[in-house]
Amino acid sequence: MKNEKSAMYRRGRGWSPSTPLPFNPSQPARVAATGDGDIACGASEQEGRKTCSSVDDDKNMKMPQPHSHDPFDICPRPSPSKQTAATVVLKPPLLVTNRERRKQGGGPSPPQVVRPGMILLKSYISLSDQVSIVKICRELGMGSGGFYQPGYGDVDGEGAKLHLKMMCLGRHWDPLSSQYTDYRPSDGDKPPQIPPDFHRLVRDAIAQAQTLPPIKPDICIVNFYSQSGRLGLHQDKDESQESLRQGLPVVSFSIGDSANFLYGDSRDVDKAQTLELQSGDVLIFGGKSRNVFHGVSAIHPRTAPIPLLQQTNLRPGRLNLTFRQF
Ligand SMILES: O=C(O)CCC(=O)C(=O)O
Ligand SMILES: [Fe+2]
Repeated sequence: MKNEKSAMYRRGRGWSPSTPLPFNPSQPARVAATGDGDIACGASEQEGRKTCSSVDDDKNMKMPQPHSHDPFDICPRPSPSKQTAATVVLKPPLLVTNRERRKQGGGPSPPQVVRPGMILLKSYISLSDQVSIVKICRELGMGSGGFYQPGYGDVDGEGAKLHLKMMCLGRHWDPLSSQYTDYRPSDGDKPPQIPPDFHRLVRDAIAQAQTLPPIKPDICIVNFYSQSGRLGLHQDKDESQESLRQGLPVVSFSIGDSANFLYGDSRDVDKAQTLELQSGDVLIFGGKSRNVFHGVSAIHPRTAPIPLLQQTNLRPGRLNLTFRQF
C-alpha cells in the first residue's frame, strides 16, 4: 500500500446507479490492483466522491473529452488478418468447434463445483474460439471505446493508474464512481456492443454449468493483465439490485497466461482460497456465490498455449472477460 488517496480499485461498492451513493464508513476501501506488483488501497468513498462528482451527474450524457486514450494493442505485431472488427468472419463460428468437439466425445471436462454457486468449466473454450475471442478483443480494443488505462482520483491523467488495461462492452463500468454509464466519462466514447458470438458462448457455458440461471449479458468487462498484473479482492456489486437478488451469475473467460484467482467470504486475503485459472477456463459465480469476494493475485508468465500465441500474437499476459446482466 503506498498512497491511500491516489489509487483505488472500487469495483462493486454495493450500490446501484439508480440509488443515491451512500457513504458507508464501516465498509473498508477497496484494495487496488496494480500491474507493478504494488497493491494500493482506495480512498474512503467520501473522498472518492469528491473526485468524481461530475461523473455522477452526467452518467448518461456524452461527456466533454478531457483527454483521449492511446490505443492499446493486445496483439502488437501485425495480425495475420488485416480485417477490421466489422468484417472479422469467424470460421468456423464460435461455438461450432465446441459443439463439434462434444459430439466427437472429446468435450470439456464436467463442471466442477468450487463452492455452492461457483462452477468451473475447465478447458471449456476451444483453442480456435480463444483465437477468435482474442482477435475480436484486439480489434474492438484498438477502436473507439477500446482498451484504456483506468486512472483513479482525477480525470486529467495525473492520478495514480491501475496497471491493467480495461475495455467495457455494452455499458461502461466507471472505476471512479463504481457505476455503469452509457459513455466513458474520460473521453466520451461509447462502449462497443457485445459481439453476438460472445452471447452464444456465455449462454452455452451457463447451460453446461447446469445449476445457475441464464443471463442476457448487457455488460462485459474485458481486462488485460500484464504479467505483473493484479486485482484486489472485491465483490461485483454494481449490477442492479434485481440482478444481485436473483443471483444472476457472472461468467468469466480466461485466455492467455494462467492466473491465481482468489476467492472467499471476506476481503481478507489471508482467508481467501486460490484457484488456478488457465487459458480456456470458464468460471461462473452466481446464486450463493454471487457476492463472493474475488481477485487475481498473480499471473504466471509464459503459461499461455503456444498455438494461441502463434495464431494471435497475444502479448504476454492474460485476457479476462466477465459478462454480467445489469
Ligand atoms: O480477472 C479475473 O479473473 C477477475 C476479473 C474481475 O473480477 C472483474 O473484472 O471484476
Ligand atoms: Fe470482479
